[in-house]
Amino acid sequence: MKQSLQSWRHVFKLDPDRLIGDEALEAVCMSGSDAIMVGGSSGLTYDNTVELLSRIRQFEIPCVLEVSDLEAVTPGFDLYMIPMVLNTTRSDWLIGHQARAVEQYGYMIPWDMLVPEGYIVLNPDSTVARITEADSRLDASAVAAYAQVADKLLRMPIVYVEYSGMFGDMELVSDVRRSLYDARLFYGGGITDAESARRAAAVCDTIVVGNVVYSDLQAALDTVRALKGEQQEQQLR
Ligand SMILES: CC(C)=CCC/C(C)=C/CC/C(C)=C/CC/C(C)=C/CC/C(C)=C/CC/C(C)=C/CC/C(C)=C/COP(=O)(O)OP(=O)(O)O
Ligand SMILES: O=P(O)(O)OC[C@@H](O)CO
Ligand SMILES: [Mg+2]
Repeated sequence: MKQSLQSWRHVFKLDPDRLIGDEALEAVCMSGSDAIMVGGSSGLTYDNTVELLSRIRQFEIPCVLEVSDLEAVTPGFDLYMIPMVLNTTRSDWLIGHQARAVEQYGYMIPWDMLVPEGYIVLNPDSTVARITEADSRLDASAVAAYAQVADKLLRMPIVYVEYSGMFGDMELVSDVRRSLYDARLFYGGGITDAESARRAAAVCDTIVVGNVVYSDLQAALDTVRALKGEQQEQQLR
């Protein structure tokens, strides 16, 4: 499964703390998206995570957990994505919570199933920026420097530019991508329709689509179609 994430272009992020009906969930899981990431910055519990996982498991789409709270760690996911916030001002969110989790789980950790994500949090008004006390007012060269530290020094497989709740600066994202060698660039934040999906997909490797699933399902599904259209065009060339 770890290899397969190298080909993901589109991911839906579903929040166990938010309601989604059966029909909507089926549409999301059958949309042609490459994976479902289960996660959120607050309100995750064992019960709501297990419930969402078991509903998603009716479908064949890969399903990974983005671990933001130890309470939500449940067996049965394909992978466990571990956020490490690079631009936090509190080392707890970079490495402290992770170290305590390792201490707690000890020998039970299936290391092959863990994937670190070097998060760069850039929307100062987002819940995640507030929780992690991220230094979000960075220019493109500072963001690219964080990204390179993750890629070249820490050897992280994923750099995640996170604008959760707003559409970010695509020029900056493009600069970040050019600065990377091996890491895959995930972009998330404010993708709300086909056009914003295309714009973000043009400058990163994987787009992550979250909130719009809950506010406008058809627009969320359009974000997949926008990318699949692009892939078909590439195959025809
Ligand atoms: C047997 C078995 C299955 C064992 C499991 C082993 C395992 C996985 C052990 C855990 C190992 C480990 C190292 C865990 C890390 C624990 C932890 C708590 C780390 C901290 C992670 C972190 C930095 C969290 C901060 C918040 C964050 C970056 C969240 C990511 C998700 C995110 C940004 C969501 C956006 O939130 P949303 O609610 O959508 O926000 P909006 O309001 O803006 O929409
Ligand atoms: O909810 P949105 O703004 O789509 O952001 C997606 C994801 O990056 C959140 O962690
Ligand atoms: Mg959200």
